[in-house]
Amino acid sequence: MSADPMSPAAPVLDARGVTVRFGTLAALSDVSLAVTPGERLALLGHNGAGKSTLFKSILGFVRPAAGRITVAGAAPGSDAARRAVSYLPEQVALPKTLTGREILAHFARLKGESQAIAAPLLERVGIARAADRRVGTYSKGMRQRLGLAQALIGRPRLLLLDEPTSGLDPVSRGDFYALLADVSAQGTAVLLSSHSLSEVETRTDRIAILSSGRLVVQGTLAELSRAAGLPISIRIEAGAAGLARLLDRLDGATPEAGRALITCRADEKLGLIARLAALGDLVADIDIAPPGLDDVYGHFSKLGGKAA
Ligand SMILES: Nc1ncnc2c1ncn2[C@@H]1O[C@H](COP(=O)(O)OP(=O)(O)OP(=O)(O)O)[C@@H](O)[C@H]1O
Repeated sequence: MSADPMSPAAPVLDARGVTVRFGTLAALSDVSLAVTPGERLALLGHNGAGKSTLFKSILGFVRPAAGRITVAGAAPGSDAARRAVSYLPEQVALPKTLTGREILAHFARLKGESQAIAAPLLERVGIARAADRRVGTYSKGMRQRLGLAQALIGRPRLLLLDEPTSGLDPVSRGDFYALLADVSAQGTAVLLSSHSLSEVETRTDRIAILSSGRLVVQGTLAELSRAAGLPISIRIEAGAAGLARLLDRLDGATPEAGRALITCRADEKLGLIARLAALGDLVADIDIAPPGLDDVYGHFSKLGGKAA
């Protein structure tokens, strides 16, 4: 029996076995993923992996050849699904001659909301001081904030963000994700596509990797790291006795930029740390680096390429 779509734990977005074809090309093949209320899922994949096609299917612009998608329990494109979902495209096209306040008031009207929501929304996205300036004078970051404010009108249950931070500077990116954390904390489910792996690493709850239309893997970074079985790197600074003596006593270690480098599996880490502690003064300091998302992404996109 399927879950009650109005229950808080039920996924807001539920895609099962979705296949989309353009002629002979399978842009998506048997893709299944779900996003629950308050969850942020990052969709990663090379150019042409199928990210936009998945968004278009969720919005009801493209009809899958196989599989099923529901948005808040409703079919994509239906009135109920449209009310539940908001989409922020990569390039936000906003009329340049209108002010931020006028644009939000216009979209509020279209969505049947009070125009008075413009002021608090502009405040929320941090551009209240530019509310009465023409959008043509906004920076890219300000336009993106206004785009997000527009997407937040009507308190969507699902927010689809296509490359929301492309072209933003690091500070604006940080601000954008802080805002997103706030939005998801209030229960909105977020699906965002990105090419910037390091950026989503700590700012989303789960990661899904698409490669050539297939969903290669999904999970938390820790789950993905474990599944990839990539090694942990430990870099060791030698004590007063020197690096040569340390390397002598440490099987499997190699010199790297004045330190000893040793790699191990996650389940070997504690044993290795105990071995290092037993070396006493030979060790001055250690630095433990788990695999990052870049390593994990590289690993799984290679796998996807082979599977495709
Ligand atoms: N309307 C269409 N007609 C034919 N092929 C299409 C159409 N839309 C997308 N495709 C193809 O489907 C595949 C997936 O494209 P999609 O735009 O979903 O990728 P993407 O992951 O969003 O890429 P990017 O990161 O470059 O935006 C590509 O091979 C693309 O050429």
